[in-house]
Amino acid sequence: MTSNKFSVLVTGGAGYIGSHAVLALQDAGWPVVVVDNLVTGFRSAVSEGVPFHEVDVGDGKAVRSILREHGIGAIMHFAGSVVVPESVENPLKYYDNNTARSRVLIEAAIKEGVRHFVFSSTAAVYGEPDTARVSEDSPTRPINPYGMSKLMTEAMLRDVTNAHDLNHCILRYFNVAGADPQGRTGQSTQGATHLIKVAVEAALGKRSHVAIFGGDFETRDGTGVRDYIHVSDLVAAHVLALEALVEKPDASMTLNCGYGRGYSVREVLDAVDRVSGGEVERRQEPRRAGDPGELISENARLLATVLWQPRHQNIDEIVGHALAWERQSALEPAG
Ligand SMILES: NC(=O)c1ccc[n+]([C@@H]2O[C@H](COP(=O)([O-])OP(=O)(O)OC[C@H]3O[C@@H](n4cnc5c(N)ncnc54)[C@H](O)[C@@H]3O)[C@@H](O)[C@H]2O)c1
Ligand SMILES: O=c1ccn([C@@H]2O[C@H](COP(=O)(O)OP(=O)(O)O[C@H]3O[C@H](CO)[C@H](O)[C@H](O)[C@H]3O)[C@@H](O)[C@H]2O)c(=O)[nH]1
Repeated sequence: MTSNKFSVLVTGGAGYIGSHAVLALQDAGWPVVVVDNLVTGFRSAVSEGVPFHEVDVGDGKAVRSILREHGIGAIMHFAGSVVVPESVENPLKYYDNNTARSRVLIEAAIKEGVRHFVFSSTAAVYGEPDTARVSEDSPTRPINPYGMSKLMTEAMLRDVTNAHDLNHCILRYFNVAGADPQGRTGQSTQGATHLIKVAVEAALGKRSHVAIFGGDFETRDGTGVRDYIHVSDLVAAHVLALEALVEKPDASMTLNCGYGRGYSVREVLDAVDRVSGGEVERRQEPRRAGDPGELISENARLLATVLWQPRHQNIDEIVGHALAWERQSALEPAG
């Protein structure tokens, strides 16, 4: 455990995963500063006591002055654009926000002597893998600009780390879901497309039905299988990764974040029905372009490298926390 805790800059800290990371860092005793331009995030997702700067990570001058002002020792970089189909329609937006602006942020970090960098990457860097289970050594062949924009930032970080006094941890998330078990934050994304978010909205009558995209995959029930990771377990991995970077300043790492076990679309919808006590209407639709049948994380490296201990693997618990947040935010609209 690290004793001298410096301030950590969380970019995208007003977003879904970033707001959970802020809480996890605070719970572990790290002082936190947030930078977010609020393009998809919510000011209300960051508690009043946390220094907040409404700044774009692509504004190098502003970011450098924040790094200096707060004596930032590490950056967790969540800020980015996250919608895969949008990246296909507007690739330059993704190469700008996820790649070019990350370059500006990394340069600011180097210039201000930040020593550690944790980066939000994605299983989308693997594209359509040859095997259902993917390890960090599986080939990276993104099939959309979103995945490529993240892979390019990964490459940049590795090169920069070789040339400068900075180490990094690249975390490749599988399917992130759920919400803070204490109800302090959750996913407030507007027009969400992620299965569990869509399904809990339907369970509360905010949508008429859930489309099942594809019923003819080579999976146990023909629907897509994914490795859903509870957002609290994911952000716990970030705190452990930060501590590992501090303890071994010469080491950098790339780690898959998932449980190594998959659920089909139908199994997820069964869980939503069980937990909500209702029956969400399901409509079978054709496959979505670019969806692999099965995508499951090989997570041995995460378990061994940072001694991660998953706590919320139960699909009913993941769905239950997502549903609780959805109910709560129906009462208090996000601002
Ligand atoms: N949600 C997932 O399943 C998933 C999976 C893999 C990877 N990721 C990655 O995790 C990170 C967080 O995703 P999320 O689901 O919390 O999305 P989100 O949209 O809720 O959060 C992104 C946050 O970044 C902010 N932001 C965007 N561009 C910015 C910029 N240029 N400058 C400053 N702030 C900016 C937004 O306002 C928002 O608060 C992203 O980098 C995403 O690619 C998410
Ligand atoms: O309304 C829906 C939404 C999704 N699905 C299905 O549910 C599964 C999960 O789909 P999501 O849209 O929730 O997530 P993806 O697996 O497509 O992608 C997510 O996880 C990826 C990594 O696994 C990347 O991180 C990506 O950024 C992130 O959006 C897929 O089989 C999809 O076809 C449906 O049937 N109906």
